[in-house]
Amino acid sequence: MSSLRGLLSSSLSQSPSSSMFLSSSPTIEMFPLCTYKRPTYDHRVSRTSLSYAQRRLLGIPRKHRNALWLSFCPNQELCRPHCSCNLRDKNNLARYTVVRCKHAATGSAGDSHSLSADLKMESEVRGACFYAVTAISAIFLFVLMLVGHPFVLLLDRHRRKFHHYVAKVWASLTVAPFYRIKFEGLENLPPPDTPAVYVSNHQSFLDIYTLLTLGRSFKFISKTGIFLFPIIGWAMFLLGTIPLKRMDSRSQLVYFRN
Ligand SMILES: CCCCCCCCCCCCCCCC(=O)OC[C@@H](O)COP(=O)(O)O
Repeated sequence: MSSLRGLLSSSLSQSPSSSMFLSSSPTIEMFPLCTYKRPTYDHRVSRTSLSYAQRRLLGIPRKHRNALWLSFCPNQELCRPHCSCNLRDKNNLARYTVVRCKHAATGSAGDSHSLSADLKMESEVRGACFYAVTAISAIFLFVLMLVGHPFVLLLDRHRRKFHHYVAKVWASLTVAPFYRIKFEGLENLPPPDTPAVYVSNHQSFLDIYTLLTLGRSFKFISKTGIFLFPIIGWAMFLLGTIPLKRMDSRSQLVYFRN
């Protein structure tokens, strides 16, 4: 899995299903938060020319499988760990992307075939390890959450800082062996107690880990299906995540009231 660089910048959320965090106060500020994990190729690639391994390497989420094309700006210094590229989707929206990718020096237009077999294997192994680490750590930490839950309900029913701390540990443990998160613009965040709405572009599920490492006691808004995931869904319930039935306008009203 490629590295990820978290951006706290003025980019706009592109996806209607972005993760959002809502405060109950009438004075609300909004903070767009973008996370990307896009490695780099210095040539234009069409969707049809991308192998499975390349799509995994590029970190293209399922929802962008209909993207017409991806344009990666030529970068003269591919060996540098930081590269930039633009991602355009079918609506022709350009997205500024910054990545830190150890594969940056390996990609070229000519060797995509030999590259793809190696990368497929590597990305499969890395993916399996990632899920193993995140699942095993979640099991142990969920038990901790469960034990602490009565105290959380008694002492800190709304913010649930203890649960958020456990979730932060979980996210940090999961992420640490696989990629480094670099935050930019943290100084633009309001103080932790200031009511705010955080808007993430939700380019992939990795933004959840990134957001949790912020250490803020926010509430995710999530589609209800995710609550059915074992351990993670239960932990979301303990965290006080707000469920949203996306096609149900009444459910949307309920979460705005909350
Ligand atoms: C015990 C370890 C601690 C575990 C803490 C887990 C915290 C997990 C927080 C999960 C927050 C989930 C937010 C999901 C937001 C959401 O709802 O995204 C929908 C997208 O996917 C798009 O779905 P789709 O359009 O159906 O592909």
